[in-house]
Amino acid sequence: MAESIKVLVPEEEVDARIRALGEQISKDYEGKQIHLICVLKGGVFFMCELAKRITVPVSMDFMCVGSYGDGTKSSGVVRIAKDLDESIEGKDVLIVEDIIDSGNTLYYLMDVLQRRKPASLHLCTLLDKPDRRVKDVKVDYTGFEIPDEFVVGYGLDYAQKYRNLPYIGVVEGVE
Ligand SMILES: O=P(O)(O)OC[C@H]1O[C@H](OP(=O)(O)OP(=O)(O)O)[C@H](O)[C@@H]1O
Ligand code: HPA
Ligand SMILES: [Mg+2]
Repeated sequence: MAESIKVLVPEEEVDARIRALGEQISKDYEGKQIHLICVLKGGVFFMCELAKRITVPVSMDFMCVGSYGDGTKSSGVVRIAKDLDESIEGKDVLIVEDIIDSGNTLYYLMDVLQRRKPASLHLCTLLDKPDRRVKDVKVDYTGFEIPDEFVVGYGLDYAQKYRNLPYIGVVEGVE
């Protein structure tokens, strides 16, 4: 079967949900500055859209981690390809991720970042796929809970393709 994409969450729904998350986060962090940490590469589209909807002051940093390579299964080994530029000590940190799937990436990352003594550390994910979880991760803000299917778009890739789709889709015709 040839590779094709089926729409799971249309563009308008993704955009509306991100606006709502931005409002909620702005309320929760009233009077504070949020230090957003984008988990590259997948988190970048969500981070940009979410940041535009947050009304309290924000600063941003970027970390690049990966464990999937070109496949649809986590290797289980999380590799830091680029670390943060700045210290997070004493900052109110909000991690911005595209998806929590097995939980391997965020379980590892939360542990690494917690050791750097932030004032607070919370997690915001666009997508949560709870059926595939092998590591327990506490998620503070979720865009959508999705079924156990390999999704692409809005930053998510299959073999580095499809990140630029403005909606969430399911890849069909792959192992
Ligand atoms: O919960 P998990 O099973 O760990 O999966 C989630 C992680 O996997 C993907 O990253 P990937 O390794 O594909 O890197 P990428 O963002 O550069 O595509 C995704 O962007 C998350 O960071
Ligand atoms: O469903 C997914 N799609 C793309 N990348 C991913 N990384 C973890 N799960 C996924
Ligand atoms: Mg990927």
